[in-house]
Order: sequence, then C-alpha cells, then structure tokens
Amino acid sequence: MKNVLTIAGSDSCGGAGIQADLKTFSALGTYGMSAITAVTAQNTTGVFMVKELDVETVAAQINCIYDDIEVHAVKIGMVSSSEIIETIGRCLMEKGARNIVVDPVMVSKSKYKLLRPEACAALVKVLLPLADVVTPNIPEAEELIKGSIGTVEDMKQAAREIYDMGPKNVIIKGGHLAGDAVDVLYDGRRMVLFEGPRIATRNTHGTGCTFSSAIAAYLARGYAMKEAVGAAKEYITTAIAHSLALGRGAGPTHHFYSLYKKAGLIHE
Ligand SMILES: Nc1ncnc2c1ncn2[C@@H]1O[C@H](COP(=O)(O)OP(=O)(O)OP(=O)(O)O)[C@@H](O)[C@H]1O
Ligand SMILES: Cc1ncc(COP(=O)(O)O)c(N)n1
Repeated sequence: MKNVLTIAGSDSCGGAGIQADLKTFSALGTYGMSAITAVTAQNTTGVFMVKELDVETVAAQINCIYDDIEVHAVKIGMVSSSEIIETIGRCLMEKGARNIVVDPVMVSKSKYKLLRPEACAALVKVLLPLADVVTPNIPEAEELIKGSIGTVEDMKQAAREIYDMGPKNVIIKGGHLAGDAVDVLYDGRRMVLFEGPRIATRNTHGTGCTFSSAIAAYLARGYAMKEAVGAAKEYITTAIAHSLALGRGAGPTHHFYSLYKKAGLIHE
C-alpha cells in the first residue's frame, strides 16, 4: 500500500478540499492522510466561513506524519496565508518530501477567495520551486502570469512561463474554457495535451482537488508523470460523468462509481 498526504482546507460539504482528496486516495487504492490548513463552512451554493489554523497546528500535523509513516506523495491544496505557506515549505524541505503536487487553489467556483491575495507571492516563491507538478486552472494561471488565456496556444505559453517559476512540471487545466476539456502538461521540453469530452453538468464542485489528488495517488503508485496525469484525467472524467446532483448549487463528483458499479451497488 502506498501512502499519500493531503495538506489542504476542510470542505464541510465534502465535495472539495481534504474530503475530496481522501476519497480520491481511497478510490485509487492508496492510504490517505491529512494535514488541515483551514476549516471552511461551505455547501454546494457557496463558502460561508473560513477559519485558518495556526501555523503550529499545521506544522505539528505534517511533522508527526513524516516522523512515523512513509509518505509516497503529497498534494497541497488550499493554503490560505503566507505564514501557512512558509510553514508548509519549511516542513516539507526538512522532511525531504517527494512527489509534491501543488494545486494553487485561489478562488472557489462560488468566487470566494481561499488564498489571501497578498499570499500569492509566497506561493510562487516557496511552493512552486518545491513542486514536482503544479496544476493551475485558467484563472489561477492568469493570475500567475498576469495575462489572459483564451486558447490552447495561450495555455501552452502560460505553461512555459509558469515552468520558469521553478516547478518540474506544469499542467494548465482547461475546465474553464469552452469546447472539449483539454489540459496541457509541460515538462520543460515537451507539451502533451490530454483531451476529454466536456460533460454537460453543473456538478463540478471539487474537480480540481480531485484531479490533483488523483495525480498524487498515481505518482505514489509509481507511475511516471505523463502516465499519472493520463490516468488522473480518466479518473476525473468518469467522476464528473457520474457526478451527484446534491444540494441547490454545484454538486460533487462521484469518486466510487467504478467500485460501486463492480460491487453491484449501482442499478441504472
Ligand atoms: N465539464 C467538464 N467535463 C469534463 N471535464 C471537465 C469539466 N470541467 C472540468 N473538467 C476537467 O476537470 C479537471 C479539473 O479542471 P478545472 O479547470 O475544473 O479545475 P478547477 O477549476 O481547479 O476545479 P475546482 O476549483 O472546482 O476544484 C481538468 O482535467 C478539466 O479538464
Ligand atoms: C477547502 C476547499 N478547497 C478547495 C476548493 C476549490 O473547489 P471549488 O473551486 O470547486 O469550489 C474549495 N471550494 N474548498
């Protein structure tokens, strides 16, 4: 069994954040662990409250995991503040963390700022150079490059510019563009496109969290980067195709569709 850690915020409605990450790790046959950076009160219609944890609590969670259990991959999601970012960076460096997936969560689908605007610089300075892969969506990539992205060619150019900020690989996710759901992977030499059909649903809460966690799980299982991203893309496409119409807003993806189907728990 491979062990995967998520360092992220808690989403009370279970569609994004720590909850989505742990479901993904389990569905992909890995053992999931968590270090919580912030507790959010949210549902499918929006984020209503955020309480950041103090840096001692964030550091203690990360350190006691690394001191006791082998961590084969780590995914970083909502990090909230510069102080939390610096703490995470210091802990991961001290512990020699490997297979680091950074999802630079900035704003929720419901438009709530999950990263303090002044903390973006710390994210770039501290976390991008540590990342084996960074996975911005279109608005996050636009914020990082301070430019606008409207086409796959723009995505490729953004990937080059973000690569120069220090990560080993960059994936620009195309969920926010129109047409097929195209993601671009750049490793400093080659651009690889991952193309999936766009599924007509509003239930896409937590798609980015799920995708980055799936990459971390596959890296932990020993997949090379390109293969891990390809497998994660298949996972997220299936999870969106069978997403759940819960609540009055954007419902969550379905992590266990394939497993439940095989076990005869789903009757369509
Ligand atoms: N409607 C859709 N149909 C198919 N694939 C989608 C759809 N929306 C997003 N995706 C895919 O889901 C993955 C996550 O991309 P997305 O751009 O939604 O991330 P995100 O905005 O960070 O998500 P979130 O902020 O909700 O966690 C990508 O592989 C993207 O191509
Ligand atoms: C704790 C936490 N982390 C990440 C997201 C982003 O997900 P989305 O963009 O689907 O709201 C979120 N809403 N909450």
